[in-house]
Amino acid sequence: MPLHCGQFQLDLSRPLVMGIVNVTPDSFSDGGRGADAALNHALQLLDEGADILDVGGESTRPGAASVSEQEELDRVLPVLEGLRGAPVPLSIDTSKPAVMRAALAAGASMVNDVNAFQADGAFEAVVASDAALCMLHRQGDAQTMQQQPVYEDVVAEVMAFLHGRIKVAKQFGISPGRIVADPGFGFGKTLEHNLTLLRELDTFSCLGVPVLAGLSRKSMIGVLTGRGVDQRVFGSVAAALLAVEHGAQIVRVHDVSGTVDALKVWHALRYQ
Ligand SMILES: Nc1nc2ncc(COP(=O)(O)OP(=O)(O)O)nc2c(=O)[nH]1
Repeated sequence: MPLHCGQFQLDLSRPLVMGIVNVTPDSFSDGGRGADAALNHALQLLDEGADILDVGGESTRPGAASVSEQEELDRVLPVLEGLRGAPVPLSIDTSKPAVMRAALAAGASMVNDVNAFQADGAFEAVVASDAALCMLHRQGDAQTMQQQPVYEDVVAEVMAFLHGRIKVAKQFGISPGRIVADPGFGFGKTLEHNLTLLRELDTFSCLGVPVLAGLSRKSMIGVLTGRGVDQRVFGSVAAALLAVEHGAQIVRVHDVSGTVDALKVWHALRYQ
């Protein structure tokens, strides 16, 4: 079943690459860009083969300072306007309903919410659109999530949360064909939790919606490789490949070109 994403029907017969476009001064990786630089970066990711562009104006990394609605709008809207008419869907990475609405009006056709549309008015902000929704599991919030993540059974608990959010989305009349689920690597998880989720990612297919995995340049890659955040391309490409091998249909990455190449090899091996 394709992913309905505004005027786009995304073919999921091959894994899709979501390119990260951070318009933030403080993202854990590749932040520090203003709108012009972010727009140029987005165009570069398009050239590298991104299937979706995910524009974010607020860092979601552990301990990140929150950003006002207006500040977030001031960051993302110029980039979305500059990308209007792009040949791929534009996604807005936000948890604020007002930013969702404004981004959809500015041409976004996907809303990526690390808070899984739990804010008051979040589902209402997207229901009337035909945008896709990505719902992520997070334990705690940016300030608390990495202090001491604890689960009885991380897969079962993440699965139950996502199942519950999908159920609520459907109650709002949002069709499953618009929904993407994301276990939230690094969002209130230890390294062991992340590895368990990656090993058992296939089980999330029971949710009946595409799975998105965001592992790119995250601290788990740093711990496993001993590399600093700007030296994690190879580890991140390996992680994206493993996520796809374990059932992810979309991978959210900083390094589009390397990921696209790796997935071309994977796809040929699997299907040619
Ligand atoms: N669906 C989804 N969205 C996400 N948004 C932000 C980040 C954090 O990564 P990044 O955007 O590079 O960092 P920052 O939030 O500091 O800008 N990770 C995910 C993720 O894993 N899945």
